[in-house]
Amino acid sequence: MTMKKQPVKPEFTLKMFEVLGGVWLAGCVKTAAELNIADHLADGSKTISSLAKETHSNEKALYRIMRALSSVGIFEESENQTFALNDFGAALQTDVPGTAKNFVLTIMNEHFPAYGELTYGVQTGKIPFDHIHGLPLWDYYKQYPEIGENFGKGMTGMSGTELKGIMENYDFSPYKKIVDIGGGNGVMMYAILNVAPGSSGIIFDEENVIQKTTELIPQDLKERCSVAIGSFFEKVPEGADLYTMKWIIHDWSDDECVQILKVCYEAMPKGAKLLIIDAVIPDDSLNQPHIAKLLDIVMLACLTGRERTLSEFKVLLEKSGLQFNRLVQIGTEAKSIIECEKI
Ligand SMILES: C[S@@+](CC[C@H](N)C(=O)[O-])C[C@H]1O[C@@H](n2cnc3c(N)ncnc32)[C@H](O)[C@@H]1O
Repeated sequence: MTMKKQPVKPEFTLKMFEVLGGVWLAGCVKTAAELNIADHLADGSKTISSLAKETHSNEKALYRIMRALSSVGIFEESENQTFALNDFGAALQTDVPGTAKNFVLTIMNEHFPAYGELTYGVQTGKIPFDHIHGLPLWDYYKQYPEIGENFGKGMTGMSGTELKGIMENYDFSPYKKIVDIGGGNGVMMYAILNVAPGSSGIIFDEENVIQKTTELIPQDLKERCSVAIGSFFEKVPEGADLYTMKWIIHDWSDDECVQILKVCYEAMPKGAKLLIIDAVIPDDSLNQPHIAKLLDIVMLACLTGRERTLSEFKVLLEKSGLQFNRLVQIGTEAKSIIECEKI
């Protein structure tokens, strides 16, 4: 069969270059993160030769990486191949609140090969990450604790982009007992307890994660914040008046989500609320860019999950017996709060 062809317009061939540029730049960002370039620049601008010496790198090769990054505003180049830290580059510093460094390393290390195998996922309906690594993501993090710990730090860093919006747009103060399901290293719970001094909280996650979380609870919150270990497919702490789940539901298939939500339903007293904090794809966004449509590719490559529209979330709630109350916007495309209730 001969297929009809449409003429190619060169400007669109060039536009493909821009798309691929995302991959090349992401490679440069990974190198900058691995070489701790932002930390090296934190105490002042440096020539490429000093930077190369400090990072044990080849000066000419490092210059090309730094020039590419500065061309899009990550770091700033001045005369004599000198580089300075700017706000964009500062997001790659090590161990500072809100850093993107650990998330960059997650996406560019263990996740990255899965993006090259999306066709495998599309044609088999299976998960590229599992195919490449031989085990599912959450088991992988248990098997390689250091990589798992970096993932946890990555989540904590990315949380910095949304916690202010969550705290400003949702009133946590009426709740006495709050459980954060899949709460990771606990950064959202600490933010909640800081704005709701009358509340106590439990961070619930799997054992490998909670071991680290236990060390991270701030001294001034220790009396009001505890941890609990378990799987949300089996049981979650009972009797709280508020349950939260940030970046949990999008990790799982519809059937798995219904199972998790039913477990929550069982643990919730009547009148208790559950907040699903996830990206919501707008129903009317045909052909429009939205961060959730890209995050969805992370789910396709690495997990059974997917990003959803509000109507799709409502189907999950209905199947689990929970009532949808309202959608709360928090000022970023990457997350909204879906408030639901056990009636
Ligand atoms: C994408 S991370 C989100 C972490 C945190 N809520 C946040 O927003 O930064 C998903 C979390 O779910 C946890 N998790 C995965 N499977 C779980 C299970 N079966 N039971 C409890 N937690 C689980 C992971 O350990 C991880 O901390």
